[in-house]
Amino acid sequence: MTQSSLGQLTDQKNRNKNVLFPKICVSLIEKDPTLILRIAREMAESDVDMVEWRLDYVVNEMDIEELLRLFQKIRVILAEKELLVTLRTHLEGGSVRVSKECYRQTYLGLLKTGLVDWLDIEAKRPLEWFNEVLVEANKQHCQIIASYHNFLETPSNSYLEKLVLDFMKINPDVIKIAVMPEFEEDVWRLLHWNQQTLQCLGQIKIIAIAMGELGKISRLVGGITGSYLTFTSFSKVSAPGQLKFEEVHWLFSLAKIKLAEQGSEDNGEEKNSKN
Ligand SMILES: O=C1C[C@@](O)(C(=O)O)C[C@@H](O)[C@@H]1O
Repeated sequence: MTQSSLGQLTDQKNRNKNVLFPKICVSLIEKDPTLILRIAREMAESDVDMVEWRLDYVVNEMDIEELLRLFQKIRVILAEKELLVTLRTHLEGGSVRVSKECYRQTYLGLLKTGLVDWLDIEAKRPLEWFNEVLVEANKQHCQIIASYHNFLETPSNSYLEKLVLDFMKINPDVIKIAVMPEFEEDVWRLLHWNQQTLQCLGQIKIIAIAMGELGKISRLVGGITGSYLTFTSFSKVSAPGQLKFEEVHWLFSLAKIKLAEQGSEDNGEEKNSKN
């Protein structure tokens, strides 16, 4: 894999950005406001790190004022959680077609509340879709995830590299790549690509997701190759191949305990052998 152009653009000081256990995110993907608030309360009481509110499930069901009121309620309920807001359009696997104006106005309205922690930008869209949004996000200290989805295949590494170079122009905090593997090798290639690319990206983090049945493993072990976040299902899946939040959380917790036990056993042995 060639990392030459990425390497030229950025310094190479980020050797150790691998996280082992990524943050866990769940998505709010209901249409009905009462149900949204009920599930948000359940999420608030759980151990999830981040909640993604998928606006594409509600954007055609209510006007902007109603949406903002609902957002304020969700924010209060999820005060202790990181909140990601995503308007996923049909071009990237979302459930609605939206106009540039709707995309811009919805995001600007939410950002101006000053209460959005993270915003998902479909960065392959023309810049005029989110130019102003980025300025406002910056003003409000909202972090940006530049995202790309491909539900058909896993593009070549050189395609992904070009994409990353392109996305870096908007200076995101995280670059998210969600692709569909056709073969097992696609999954391992994506994870390896994540690890290699991360070292060239300075402060920018990566989320690499292989979707579908074949890709499930990437949602569990992605942290080892540096994927920052894993998306899990809470009430329903928001993408193919998502594993249940409780199961992923349980597995991570168990692995953390086992690794800690192993660590103290190893230290004990080391001390004993020195005596
Ligand atoms: O972009 C992503 C990742 C995702 O597509 C997944 O594969 O888990 C799920 C979406 O809700 C989210 O916006």
